[in-house]
Amino acid sequence: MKHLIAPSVLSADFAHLYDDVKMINESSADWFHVDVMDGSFVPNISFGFPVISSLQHYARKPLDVHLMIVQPERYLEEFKRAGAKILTVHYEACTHLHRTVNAIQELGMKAGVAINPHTPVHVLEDILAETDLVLVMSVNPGFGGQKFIENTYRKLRALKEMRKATGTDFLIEVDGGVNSHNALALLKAGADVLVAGNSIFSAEDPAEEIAELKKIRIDILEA
Ligand SMILES: O=C(CO)[C@@H](O)[C@H](O)COP(=O)(O)O
Repeated sequence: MKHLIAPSVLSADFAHLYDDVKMINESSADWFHVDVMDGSFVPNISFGFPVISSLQHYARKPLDVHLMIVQPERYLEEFKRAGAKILTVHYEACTHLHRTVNAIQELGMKAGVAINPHTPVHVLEDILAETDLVLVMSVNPGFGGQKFIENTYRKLRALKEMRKATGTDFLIEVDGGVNSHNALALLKAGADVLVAGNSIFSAEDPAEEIAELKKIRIDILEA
């Protein structure tokens, strides 16, 4: 499978959001990555339903919504209405993760489970068969532009092994500090989806940066 690129809207210019949405639409990106933060699960507040609903009207690619909020099960229907196609909740934020994953899928969305840098991948063992995507945080969630945590490579490799051993087919997404320098190694370690915020939006030509990330050839890597 060709890997996917999901620019993180958190790093966009909110005063000119439509321009950045248009840029992503016209680029070789695959998804819009949309970070929702509540100031409780993470020490930052981003945006909520009105912004995501507006995005849904202009984005021509799926909205990959990453919830960094406590008790995300309270808002699943609202995120569905706001346009989420993939809805990812944190392992650390859900008391009944299995129920929440099933509820997301029953609403017709793909369900993702995210883990923080300190959370080992083995805790996901009994949810892997149910989930469509695992998001590995490679920075502590809450802010764009942070330094990539190197231990992430080990986690990606372990997840890829677990997927093979269990015959499951979830996507592996990596999020935080991703750029054109580490993308190749991340894909090699097991990532299927690269989320990138700062490296794309601080580039002189963001669409070109997306193209750089997209054109990496996995088939050559695996040969
Ligand atoms: O979820 C988050 C941050 O909590 C990420 O999606 C960041 O927005 C990624 O930004 P960069 O690290 O690529 O700047």
